[in-house]
Amino acid sequence: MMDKDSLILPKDFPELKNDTFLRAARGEEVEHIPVWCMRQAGRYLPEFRESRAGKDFFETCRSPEACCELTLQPLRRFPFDASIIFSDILVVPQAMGMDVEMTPGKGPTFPEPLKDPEDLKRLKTKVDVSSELGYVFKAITLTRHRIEGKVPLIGFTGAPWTLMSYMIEGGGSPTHSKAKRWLYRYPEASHKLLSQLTDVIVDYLLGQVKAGAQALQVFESHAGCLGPVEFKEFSLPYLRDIARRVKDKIKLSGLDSVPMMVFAKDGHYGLEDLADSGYEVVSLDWTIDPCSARLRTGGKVSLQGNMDPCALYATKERISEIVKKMLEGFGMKGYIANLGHGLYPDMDPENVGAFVEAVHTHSRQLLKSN
Ligand SMILES: O=C(O)CCc1c2[nH]c(c1CC(=O)O)Cc1[nH]c(c(CC(=O)O)c1CCC(=O)O)Cc1[nH]c(c(CC(=O)O)c1CCC(=O)O)Cc1[nH]c(c(CCC(=O)O)c1CC(=O)O)C2
Repeated sequence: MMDKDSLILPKDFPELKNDTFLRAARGEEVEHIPVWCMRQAGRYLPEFRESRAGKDFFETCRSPEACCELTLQPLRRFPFDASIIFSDILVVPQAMGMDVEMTPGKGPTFPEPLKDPEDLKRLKTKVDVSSELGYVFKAITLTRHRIEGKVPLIGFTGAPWTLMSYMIEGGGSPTHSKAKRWLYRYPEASHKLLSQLTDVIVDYLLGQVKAGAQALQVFESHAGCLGPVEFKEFSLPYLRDIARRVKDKIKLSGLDSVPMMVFAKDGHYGLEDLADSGYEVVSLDWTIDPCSARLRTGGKVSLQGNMDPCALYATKERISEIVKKMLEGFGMKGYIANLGHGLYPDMDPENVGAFVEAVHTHSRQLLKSN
């Protein structure tokens, strides 16, 4: 048994017992297709709802013990092949000096969103991620110890455009028109904000790897409200920059490299570019067909996804059929099974179990018959 102090140091981590997810991310041979779910540590689990009850969301995010417990919960139920640290993409705008509240039933709210370029003055120019986001690093280190090498631990961040749109909209939005107004009206200020976000994100991801994260996912969740031209100007260059700079810094720090994954939700107009953007894995939402995603990415990257989360409302038999088709479409090389977006709070944990089991069972059979 480790003493309490050694649990907070990012060293002497338990040996990894299941590296299937990491091998698939690198396009190597596997015995079964690895599977995890976005938002697997979430409200669909009764134990999550119980742990979170009566507590402020961001206070929970700032407690390494709470984040560790929430991250481990789904692993106690399901044989997932990876875990993702419990946190949120909006901790980055907080670190830059913005207030963000989580309003139950409404979601994230910024009481004072950015209105025009003058407001950029309100943001910190230099962000010391170890003091502002050290709580995430502590949560990662603690979880990496407590997970006991069962599966790898994924760290994550929001991408610059997605975070910019939250900071300007002040919350969720069906059109993102306030944020898009900046792109068309204030392109220079938009680039300034995107660059500032990129700098913080690079340090943040490096800090996560130093703390023990074994893979990283960058969420460009609002790619779908951009068109191909705006995507090429305001999203892609920053996604590329993040991959390149994080990798350079990992090398310079003498750390082991980790696979990086990019998820540009509804951004399939940019799939060819994403496959060429420096990430090992491209994550896909459910609106793209697995075979065409393979063709369009030309074997350059591993693919991850993309079952419609709502397929989990189907019967277990139907889930199994859908999974089998999805596996056949993606093939058995360089593939990580996941949903096309996060789990919803009203989903039945039993069907999540059925999804995981279907991936494991069908992929073992398909690999045997290959
Ligand atoms: O509804 C949304 O997803 C958008 C707003 C929202 C966010 N955090 C949030 C909420 C309220 C809510 O979930 O009800 C608030 C939030 N974040 C999270 C939870 C847990 C849950 O969904 O039940 C919750 C629900 C609130 C609660 O527990 O009280 C945790 C979270 N957010 C996120 C992650 C990473 C992941 O998805 O695996 C994770 C942790 C991993 C895990 O739980 O297993 C990432 C996140 N947060 C957020 C976004 C932007 C999504 C968008 O705008 O399309 C994204 C990226 C994405 O899902 O595409 C913002």
